[in-house]
Amino acid sequence: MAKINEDLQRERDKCTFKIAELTTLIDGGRDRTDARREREKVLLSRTKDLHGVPEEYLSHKEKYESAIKNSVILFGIVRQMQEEGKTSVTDYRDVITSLLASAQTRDGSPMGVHYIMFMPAILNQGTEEQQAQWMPRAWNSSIIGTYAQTELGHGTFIRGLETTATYDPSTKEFVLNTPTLTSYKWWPGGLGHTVNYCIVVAQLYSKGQCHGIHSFILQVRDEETHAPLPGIKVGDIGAKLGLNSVDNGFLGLDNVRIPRNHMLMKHAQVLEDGTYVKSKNSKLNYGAMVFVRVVIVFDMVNYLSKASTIAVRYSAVRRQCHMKEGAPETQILDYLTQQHKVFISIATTHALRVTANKLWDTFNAVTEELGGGNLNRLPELHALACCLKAVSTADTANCVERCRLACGGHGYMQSSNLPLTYGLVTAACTYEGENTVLLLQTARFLVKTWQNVDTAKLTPTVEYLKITRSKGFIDKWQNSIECIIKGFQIVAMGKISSSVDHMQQRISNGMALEDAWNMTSVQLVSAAEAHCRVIIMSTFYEEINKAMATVSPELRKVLQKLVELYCVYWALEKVGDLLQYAPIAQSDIRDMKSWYEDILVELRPNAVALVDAFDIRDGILHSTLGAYDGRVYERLMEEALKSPLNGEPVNQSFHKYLKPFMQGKL
Ligand SMILES: CCC/C=C/C(=O)SCCNC(=O)CCNC(=O)[C@H](O)C(C)(C)COP(=O)([O-])OP(=O)([O-])OC[C@H]1O[C@@H](n2cnc3c(N)ncnc32)[C@H](O)[C@@H]1OP(=O)([O-])[O-]
Ligand SMILES: Cc1cc2nc3c(=O)[nH]c(=O)nc-3n(C[C@H](O)[C@H](O)[C@H](O)COP(=O)(O)OP(=O)(O)OC[C@H]3O[C@@H](n4cnc5c(N)ncnc54)[C@H](O)[C@@H]3O)c2cc1C
Repeated sequence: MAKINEDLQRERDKCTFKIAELTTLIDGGRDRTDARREREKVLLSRTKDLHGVPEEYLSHKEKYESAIKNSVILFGIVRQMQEEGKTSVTDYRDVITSLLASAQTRDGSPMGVHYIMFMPAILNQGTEEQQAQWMPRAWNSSIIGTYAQTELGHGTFIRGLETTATYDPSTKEFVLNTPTLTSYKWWPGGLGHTVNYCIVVAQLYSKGQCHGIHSFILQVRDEETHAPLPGIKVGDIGAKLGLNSVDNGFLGLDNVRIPRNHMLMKHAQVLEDGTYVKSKNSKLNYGAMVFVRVVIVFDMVNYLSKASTIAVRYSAVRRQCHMKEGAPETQILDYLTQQHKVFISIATTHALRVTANKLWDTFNAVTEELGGGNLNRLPELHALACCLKAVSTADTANCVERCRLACGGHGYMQSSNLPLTYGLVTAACTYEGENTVLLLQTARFLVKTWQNVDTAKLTPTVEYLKITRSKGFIDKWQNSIECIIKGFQIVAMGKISSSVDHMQQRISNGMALEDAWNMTSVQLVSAAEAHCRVIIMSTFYEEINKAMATVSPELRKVLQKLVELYCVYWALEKVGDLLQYAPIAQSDIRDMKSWYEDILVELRPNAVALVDAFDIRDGILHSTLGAYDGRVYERLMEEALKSPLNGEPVNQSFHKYLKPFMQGKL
């Protein structure tokens, strides 16, 4: 192994806790750490020789072809796990999120949506017979699918989709059509060239009546030749800000016929004679989207742990300027502003990880209840998944960009892996429900909850709204974590109640409900975000407190500091809200700033150890700036030399353009 950079080694030597203990806590147990490492070992050993030219120099087409080559190896591992019977639902989630975040699919995998949506949608919306028919083939990848919902004209407003599926009882088939340009499916991952099947979301017509959107399994390409089937127009939508290894696609359908049992019929059915049998709740058809929103939060944890590893290790190696004249140049990690930029990413990774785990448990519990016909907790799950997806993706995108800026010019290099990471996380702010729209969904739930707060039995995530209203909820502000969490609860309650008041006032003044909602929507989004911050902050605090009982005193101290950092950081970010709604004084804020500065300094000696504990191998991190050995400059030079521009001493454009131009001949 190459020599470790001396500064990095010094950082590791002064660490005050056992890194392995934190890694085990993060993974959820020693056996899970071992299983993850084993998976990564297999993965990296099989894909070692694939990268001839760095991916950034490839064209969109070459990137796609290379990504297919890698994905086949990658998902071969999933197939093998399945054959060996090692695929519990949690394993599945772990494998998918970590594989998709791996270096081998740095800019996304064309097969990602097969695992993340195609199969979950069949599981969620297919009958047992349909699952038995499709899942074995999907699991072993003998068919590959995607989820085709969004159209050129509509993404958010799915009730407005234009694709039609009209039942023909004479042949017992559905006839699929995209009657307009705006009804063409647009965006589905892998649809362009990879998949041979997809789930199409379309307006169902039977006996002359429209029954709203439903999901259908459609074969788009021949299983042998991969040629598009008759009536199907399919292709790639072109280059994007990121995810350029993925063939997001378009799809036009001209009288394409599929058998009746290709409609996913777990919740609603069309009988042979065309009779429509309604679902208990039409929103059950949206179940796959809820699942993916939950998985996205885990995805964000993966990306953010990578970005913070890169930024912290680089900040320990990089020296710039002198803090004191005559002293050696300062490690940039010693600048408090640098700590302010990067430590929040470490704390956010942990906060989102524990919240994602909790959300996952809620998702599984509610899914089980739904299976038994109990739909009571569906609205709460939906509201929770929506706001956590929105806030986790937005915060992660901000943090990744902060990490990139913290790495100065080198952070702008593709080889740092920060630009690609940003491209991936910012996409998540849009896909699977655009963030503003999702926050408005949560707001809808909060408004209803608030309107019944005195009479209804509140579900666990909103119970605080009742308690917060009691007199003396915060008698006197104290700079403690408990008080900050209470402060955020008051802020959320204040914003929800104020939004409802504004809306009601507008309605009393004669405005229509819809207009009043729109006029109040900026406040509503802010209220939903505040509610989400309560959820993340209190979950982080409670779960870490539980974990404290199981860890060493040394680790306990560090975990305590991470929770403090997260809560105090957000208290200062949202200080205006606290001033408006909580009994906080200017002197409290002044003291809080000092508290924040002290936390940064206290975390400083353990910064490198904290990111080491994320345990991300170099082969997966794929960053010149973040590698374990800290050979930043050597790696930057090695990567620079791989630039195709360095392949010849004089580029042909010199003779063709530059020389004639310089000599005044052009
Ligand atoms: C790797 C990347 C892969 C990416 C893939 C993709 O992007 S795939 C593409 C991803 N695309 C998207 O994500 C598209 C985003 N758009 C959407 O999800 C929906 O169109 C919408 C939710 C914005 C509005 O839908 P709408 O106009 O039909 O609804 P409405 O506002 O009239 O509310 C009606 C009621 O339904 C409730 N309810 C709603 N959803 C759910 C749910 N999932 N569960 C449970 N309940 C839900 C709602 O709370 C309300 O309840 P209330 O108050 O009446 O008791
Ligand atoms: C990388 C990527 C991958 C994707 N993969 C898939 C896939 O595999 N399958 C698939 O089906 N789709 C996929 N999508 C599509 C994605 O789900 C949609 O882009 C997303 O749901 C947003 O819809 P839209 O693009 O129509 O945006 P719009 O809804 O047009 O949003 C544009 C703006 O309008 C605002 N807006 C819209 N409606 C409202 C409202 N009611 N109230 C207030 N503001 C509103 C939004 O906040 C936003 O600012 C993908 C998209 C991306 C970027």
